[in-house]
Amino acid sequence: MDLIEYPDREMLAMSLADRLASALKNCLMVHDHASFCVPGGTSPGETFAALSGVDLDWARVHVFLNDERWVPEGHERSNTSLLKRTLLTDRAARAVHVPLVNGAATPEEGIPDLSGAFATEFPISLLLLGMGADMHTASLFPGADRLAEAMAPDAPTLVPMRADGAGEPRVTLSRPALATAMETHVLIMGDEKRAVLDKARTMDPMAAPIAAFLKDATVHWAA
Ligand SMILES: O=C(O)[C@H](O)[C@@H](O)[C@H](O)[C@H](O)COP(=O)(O)O
Repeated sequence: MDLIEYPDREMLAMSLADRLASALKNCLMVHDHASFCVPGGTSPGETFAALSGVDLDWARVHVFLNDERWVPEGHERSNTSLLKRTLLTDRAARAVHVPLVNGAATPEEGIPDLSGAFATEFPISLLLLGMGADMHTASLFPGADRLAEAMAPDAPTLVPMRADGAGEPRVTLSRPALATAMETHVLIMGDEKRAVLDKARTMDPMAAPIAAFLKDATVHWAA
C-alpha cells in the first residue's frame, strides 16, 4: 500500500483528479474504452468537480458507482444523483454512465436487469474507493447480511446488501468484481479515518472489508 498525505483537502482533490485523468488518458491510448468505478458518499465531491473539467475523450469513459443505496434517483441519499451533479457534468457529461439502480422495488428484483450492462466493464480500468469509519468500502459492511457471499471468489458482479449501519437496502459490486481493477486508489479524509485505516490494514477482510483492497492500492489522505 502507498499512502500519500496532502497538506489540505484542496491539494488532495487537485492532485488526485490529475492522477485519475492521466490514468484514464493512458488507458484510452490502448483500449477502446475505459471502465471507471467510483464511490458515492461525500468525500470525492471536490475531486470529481476538478476531474469533470478535464479535457479527455469522455465519450469513451464508462463510469459506474462502487455501490448504490436502493432509493429512486433524485432522493437525497441517491449516489447516482450525487454522481450526476459532481462528476457527470461539464466535459465529463459526455461519459457513458452504467446505472446501478432501477425502478424495481428491491435490489433483488432490480439486479437481473442491471447486470447485463456490466459484461463489457471488466477488468475495471480504474477504481476509486471510499471508506466508512466502520471499515466498510463500497457497500461491503462488516456484519452485513450477504457479506460472505459478496466476498467469495465466485461472487456475482452485483450483490444486494443490508446492514445495520447502511440505512436503506444497497446494491454493491462484489469483492472479486472490484478486485479486477488494474489500478486502485482509496480516498479518505480526517484523522479518525486515518487511524481506522491503519488498524484495518492487518485485519481480516470479513471484519474490515477495506483490507481486501489495500495491498496494491494508493491511499490519498488529508486532514
Ligand atoms: O454509498 C456509500 O456510502 C459509499 O459508496 C461508501 O462506500 C462511501 O464511500 C463511504 O461510506 C465513505 O463515505 P463518505 O465519503 O461520505 O465518508
